[in-house]
Amino acid sequence: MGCTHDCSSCSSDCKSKAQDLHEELNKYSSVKKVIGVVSGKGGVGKSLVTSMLAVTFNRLGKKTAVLDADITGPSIPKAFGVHERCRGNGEGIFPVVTETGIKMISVNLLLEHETDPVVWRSPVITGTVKQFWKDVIWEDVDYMFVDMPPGTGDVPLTVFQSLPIDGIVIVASPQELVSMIVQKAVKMAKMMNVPILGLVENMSWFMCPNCGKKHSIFGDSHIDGIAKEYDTQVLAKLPIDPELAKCVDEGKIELFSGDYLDDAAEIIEKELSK
Ligand SMILES: Nc1ncnc2c1ncn2[C@@H]1O[C@H](COP(=O)(O)OP(=O)(O)OP(=O)(O)O)[C@@H](O)[C@H]1O
Repeated sequence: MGCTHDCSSCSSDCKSKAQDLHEELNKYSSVKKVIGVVSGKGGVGKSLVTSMLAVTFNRLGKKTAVLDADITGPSIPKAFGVHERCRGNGEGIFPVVTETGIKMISVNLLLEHETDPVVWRSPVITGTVKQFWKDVIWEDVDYMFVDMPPGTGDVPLTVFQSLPIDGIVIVASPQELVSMIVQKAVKMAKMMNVPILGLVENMSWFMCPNCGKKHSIFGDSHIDGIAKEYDTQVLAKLPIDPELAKCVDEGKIELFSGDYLDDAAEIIEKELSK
């Protein structure tokens, strides 16, 4: 009899034979937890949140790494002020290590000139992301953060299928939260059976240095309602902070003293230890 797609009354074991597309790690690597940082569209602060999460976990004493899967728009090395090139040998590629000990790989650490554009077809881009996972020597990593390309296209799909993602953090701006873009990211994660650790609203508010009041520059926040609707939680509401922008833009994210993601880190750790 042909397949009815109703597995409840079928004795065939084809489900267990479903193809596992996960890529193997390099034999010298050990990565305990992998967290994807995603956004529905570009420019909402996904890379900034990835970098801050890595810095926060590193400060907590965890061995931390960042895999920059945003191949055509890599921003991670710049946020950390890293401009050197990766080296490798016959066994694999060595990640660059930042001043505070965070391991990192990004296409910008492989290009001859970091301003060179990556004008590659999709299969080459997805192949590069897979190589970042399996050909890099990720020795002794507790938490790896993957800065995903924005949207729900080919590369995020490859990351979800090829890397053993333990959970994702969705970053959105207040405008995105009303325009359904973030809901698409949430639904994609659910389709791929990837646990959603929570939502981060970026550029949520601004503290006026003159009057000391908090202003919702982009309108009232809808993140609590959306988190409830999709049965997830709010990890943080980040302000627009010129000091933070300065640290990122000058490559000094590791020197930023703000603790905006400390509570989020605690929640993520708890979620991943369940
Ligand atoms: N909360 C914030 N306060 C001040 N500046 C911010 C904040 N969030 C992001 N920015 C600034 O906005 C710019 C874009 O941020 P970022 O590169 O993290 O976005 P992105 O979502 O990763 O974009 P893309 O996916 O297109 O690479 C950066 O210059 C960053 O410094």
